[in-house]
Parts: sequence; structure tokens; C-alpha cells
Amino acid sequence: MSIIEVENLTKKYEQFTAVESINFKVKEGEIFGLLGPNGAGKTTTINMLIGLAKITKGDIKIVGIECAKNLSKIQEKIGIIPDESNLYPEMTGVENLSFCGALYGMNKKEREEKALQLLEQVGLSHVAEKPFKAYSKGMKRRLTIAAGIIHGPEILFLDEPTSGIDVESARQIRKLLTLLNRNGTTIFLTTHYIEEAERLCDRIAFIVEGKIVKIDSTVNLMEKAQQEKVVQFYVENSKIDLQSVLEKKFPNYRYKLIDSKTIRVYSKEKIDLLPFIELFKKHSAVVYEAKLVKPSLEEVFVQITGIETNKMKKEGGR
Ligand SMILES: Nc1ncnc2c1ncn2[C@@H]1O[C@H](COP(=O)(O)OP(=O)(O)OP(=O)(O)O)[C@@H](O)[C@H]1O
Repeated sequence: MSIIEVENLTKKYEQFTAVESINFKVKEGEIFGLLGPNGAGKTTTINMLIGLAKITKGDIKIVGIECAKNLSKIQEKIGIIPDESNLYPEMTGVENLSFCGALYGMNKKEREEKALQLLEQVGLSHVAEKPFKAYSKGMKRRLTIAAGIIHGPEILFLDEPTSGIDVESARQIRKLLTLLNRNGTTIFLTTHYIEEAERLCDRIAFIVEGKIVKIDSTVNLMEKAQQEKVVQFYVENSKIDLQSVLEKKFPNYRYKLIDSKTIRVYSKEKIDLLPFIELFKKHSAVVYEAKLVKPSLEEVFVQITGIETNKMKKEGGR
């Protein structure tokens, strides 16, 4: 069953179209990711879904309810994790969570128990009594997530959940999202980390310049990637432009220059390494490494969008 249905959704900022007639459905119980580079329209889309941005055209249904007119009816069913925290800096972790619980009508005992349980889940028990303002960026994001799920929402919306935070916090957040999802929460997230989408999402929509260019299950997308063989050469002492020399000699392969010494060769067939090594040798270039690379979602993303992934931020390069 579809728990989110989006039809011809469009957002214009005056003459500029930030999101153009996009369509997608999110199935109950899945983790759905909207993946795209900066400025693609991810935040605009999620903001329309959660009622923070006005829709220019189109329809959104969440749990079967038309959102435009009935936002208040879906508020309790959804959890929203903004990229900027909305918690109180002076309050401690436990106080912030307990306060959020009170907003959802939970009684004192219930919300304090839930607060402690959530602090444990997000790995923040040791700072439960410290004020929020003393938390690191990653800790703040984790507490913001805990606050967004205190009422046990059916659907969780997250805008760039691990952007700009430390690797350990990102790992904890991914673990928590996986756990929540296993327990039945549907998750809609935006990200510009390809690895994150690959690791977390059941289905992914690629969004570029306000348009969805592909939607498929991660399994199907990965299968497509794995149809190609990829060999990576690491070459030193080379005075040649690796890509143009290879393209001229072996035009039937596809190439991607990783850096001036590293190049990838792509083919649907097996790749015979010897002719490559001989060609490098002829140009006095020494091959120090030739390895088979396991194709990743990155390859599919580049193929479909034509966007070089160095334009997307990398995980770890936070
Ligand atoms: N309030 C606004 N007024 C005018 N243009 C806007 C406004 N908000 C966003 N835009 C533009 O709409 C486009 C989509 O922005 P959006 O923030 O949705 O992208 P994004 O995919 O979330 O990227 P990022 O990761 O950089 O936030 C961008 O070109 C942006 O400059």
C-alpha cells in the first residue's frame, strides 16, 4: 500500500521552477530516498510534503489524506527531522525530549521513560543531563531525531539526516533509522550522499534540476551497475594523458579518470588486462595496480544523470 502519493508536484519561486511536476509513491514500511546534488530540489520537495512550503501545483496524499486541506489530521502520524535543530539550548537532553513528549499529550511518567529509552537508543545516555547547547553537532542531530520520534510516528521525514556531522554520529543515526524501519516506521529522507542512499534505502528517486530522472529499488539499480565490469589501473611515471591515449587505442571501452594516475575502464564483457599493460609500457608508464572494482550505485547515478560524483559531497568529507 502507498503511504505517500505525490502527483505532478511543482514548486515555483516567482519565475524559477525549483520542482517540476514530479510523481512518486512511497510504500508503507519502506525507506525511500530522494538523492540528488545541491540545488536539485530535495529540501523544497520535503518541505512541501510536511507542509512547510506552499505547493504551486499538484497533489500530495499522506496515509490517504489530501495534505493541502488536512494538514492537522496527519501531524500526529508523521515525525519531522529538520536539518537545523529546533530544540531548546538551555534545556538538558532529557528535558528537551520530555518537553516534546508533553506537546504530544504524553503524561510525565510515560514521557520521562520514553526520553531515557530514546537517549539510550541514540547513544546519548551519558549526556542526558547536559544542556543541549553543550552537545556536538552530531549529538545535536541525534537528539533532534529522538525528539522527532517520541510520539511513535508512522512516517518519518528527514532532510539530509547525516549531512555535516561526524562519522560516528552518522553511523548511529543510520543504525537507528534501520531499527525504526524494522519496527514498522516508513522513512522518507533526502540525501546527497550516494553511499548513504545505497546503504539505507529500499527505493531511490534520483532528482536533478527539479525533475525526477529515475526511480527504482536499490536492488534493481545495483543489478544494473553490476552488469558492467570495472577495472581500475594505478599508473606512475606517466607523461601521457591516460584517458585520451586509451580512448584512441581501445575505443570500445568506456573510461573514467579518477585522478591523473588512476583510471577506470568499463565494459559489458570481460576485460583483458595485457593489452592495457603493454600500451602503458610503450608509453613508459608503470602499472602498480590493476584491480577489479565492485560497481556501486555511484556508477548508475553517473550513467543516468550524467553528473560527475565529485560534484556530490562524499561521505567522510563532512
Ligand atoms: N525561497 C527560495 N526562493 C528562491 N529560490 C529558492 C528558494 N528556496 C530554494 N530555492 C532554489 O530552488 C532550488 C532547489 O533548492 P533546494 O534547497 O530544494 O535544493 P536541494 O536539493 O535541497 O539542495 P541543497 O542540498 O543545496 O539544499 C535551488 O536552485 C534553490 O536556489
